[in-house]
Amino acid sequence: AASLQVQAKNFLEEYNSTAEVVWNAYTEASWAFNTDINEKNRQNMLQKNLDMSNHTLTYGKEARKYDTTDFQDGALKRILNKLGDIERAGLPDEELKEYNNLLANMDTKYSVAEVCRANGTCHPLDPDLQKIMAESRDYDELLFAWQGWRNASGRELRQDYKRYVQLANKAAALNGHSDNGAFWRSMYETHSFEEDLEHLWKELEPLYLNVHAYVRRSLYRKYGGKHINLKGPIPAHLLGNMWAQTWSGIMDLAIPYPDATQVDATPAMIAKGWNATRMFQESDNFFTSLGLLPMPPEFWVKSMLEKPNDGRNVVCHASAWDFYNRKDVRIKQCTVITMDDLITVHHEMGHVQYFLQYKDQPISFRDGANPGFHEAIGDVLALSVATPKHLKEIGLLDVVEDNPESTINYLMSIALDKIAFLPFGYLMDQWRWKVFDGRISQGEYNKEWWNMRVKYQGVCPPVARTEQDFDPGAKFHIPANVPYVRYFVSFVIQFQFHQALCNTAGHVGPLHQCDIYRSKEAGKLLGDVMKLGFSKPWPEAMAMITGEPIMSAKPLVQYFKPLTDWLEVENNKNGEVRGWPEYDWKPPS
Ligand SMILES: C[C@H](NC(=O)O)C(=O)O
Ligand SMILES: [Zn+2]
Repeated sequence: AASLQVQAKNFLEEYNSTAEVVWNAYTEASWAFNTDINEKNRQNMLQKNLDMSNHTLTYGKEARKYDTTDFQDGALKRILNKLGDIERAGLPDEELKEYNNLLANMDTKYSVAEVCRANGTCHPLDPDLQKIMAESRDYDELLFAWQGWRNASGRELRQDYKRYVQLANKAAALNGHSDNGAFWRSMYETHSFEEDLEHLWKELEPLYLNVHAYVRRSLYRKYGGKHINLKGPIPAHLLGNMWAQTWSGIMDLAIPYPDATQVDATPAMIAKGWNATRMFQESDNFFTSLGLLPMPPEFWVKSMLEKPNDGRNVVCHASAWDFYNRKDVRIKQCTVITMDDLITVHHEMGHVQYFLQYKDQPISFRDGANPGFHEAIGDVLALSVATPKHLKEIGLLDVVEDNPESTINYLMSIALDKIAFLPFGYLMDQWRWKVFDGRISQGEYNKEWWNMRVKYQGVCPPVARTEQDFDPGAKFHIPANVPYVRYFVSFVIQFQFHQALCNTAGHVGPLHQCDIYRSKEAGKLLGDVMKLGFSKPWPEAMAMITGEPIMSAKPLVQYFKPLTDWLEVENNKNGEVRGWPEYDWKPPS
């Protein structure tokens, strides 16, 4: 077995060095397409994708020949097992080309979609429609943007999506998975994964129901009994976001104590003339204050931190990019000058920090311990950045009061993002897993989508939906083939990480007041976990940070305790029904 191990080691060294070249070529081509959507860039990306699949197929077949049973070297076994799953490279040539074409077409359709008014003015999602959804308080203007976006994006993708499901399932089956959802879940290496998620959701649902009831009351006060049923689901276009996934856009309608401290840094960012680069420099400064790595020079030269104004079509959805050459890392973001986007900046910078921390791992290990880890890093730091104390320290807030009303205002602003998100983060892949395993058939995509939106989120469509619509397709990750349960996992574990890092940083007092800024101890703990990449099963990485090898909702529940206590009293005072017993109510349209 020793000589076989040596042979395998040599094989993996060759794999690693060739993969770096091939993956870098594909990533550059994909970057070119995403930052300038045109036929030449699309063709080049498709070609480089085929080259990458050929490489994956060649080495994957070779990897499958090794019987790793007697191998002592755990890393060797782990990499050879991972190489054995060749994903789409297992498809016959013609179907692989069709699959890649479908994905490129869906990305293009989503990214160029726009909504035009009768007067000919047309609005893209970023920044126009997102701004309307966050700022407009006009029921019909919100409906124009909400319905228009679904006509322009989701509807156009329904046929492509049906075929994509078939090919994704075929590729998964060729790798031994029952369907593509099973392949996606396999990334968590936890056979109890689905029930673990269900338990977490059941533990968190009461928090959500209290926030939902409270926000429904706020919207009732604004839009009246005609559009809001206090015992029904909330019309999906009134929650300050195109997908009703985070609700901080309507903080002004929901703020508990308008006379206490405001926590929105947006006015100060604008008043001080912050631009996108300044926002990213602020985030870079936070990471280096923890002793973590600064962005390399390439990052500032090659990133796309603003939407180009030269007429190019780009994929605006923010993303972080690893070019697999251990030095070139970038972010693509159509940044706008808002607090919400300052949080997104930290989210994306967290991905890049992870790339930098694990850059010397074998290429097969240059991944998060699980996908939720990768989504959590930046958000953990943002939990510190968003505190009134920190915002004051960086000059984005001039008054900080430490009194009960200000605490409730602050926790409400965080809850409108973090608690509101939970059912959406949960249902996105509950729907897709059922589409992939056939429990949801093609003829009921949209009906089942809204059944789940009502069941988990307590939101309903403001106008009638049919199977001509394809509302899931109006959310980036569906046409972009990006799994989503990673964000639900992230929103739970980021509070575990926050609590652990705050303890390490020596924080005393309520968790929501913790700011780990400048804590080298916290930075070292987080950095050590990121250096592992995917080299160890995620429970080991989790135990390194929190002492326990499991996901737990306890830190999240503890973080929001002052607010949930307040909401319980407030909602009881208003005689609120928790949930939406009149579940099939709809607003008049
Ligand atoms: C939460 C998720 N974040 C991301 O894509 O980076 C989203 O935006 O829907
Ligand atoms: Zn992310």
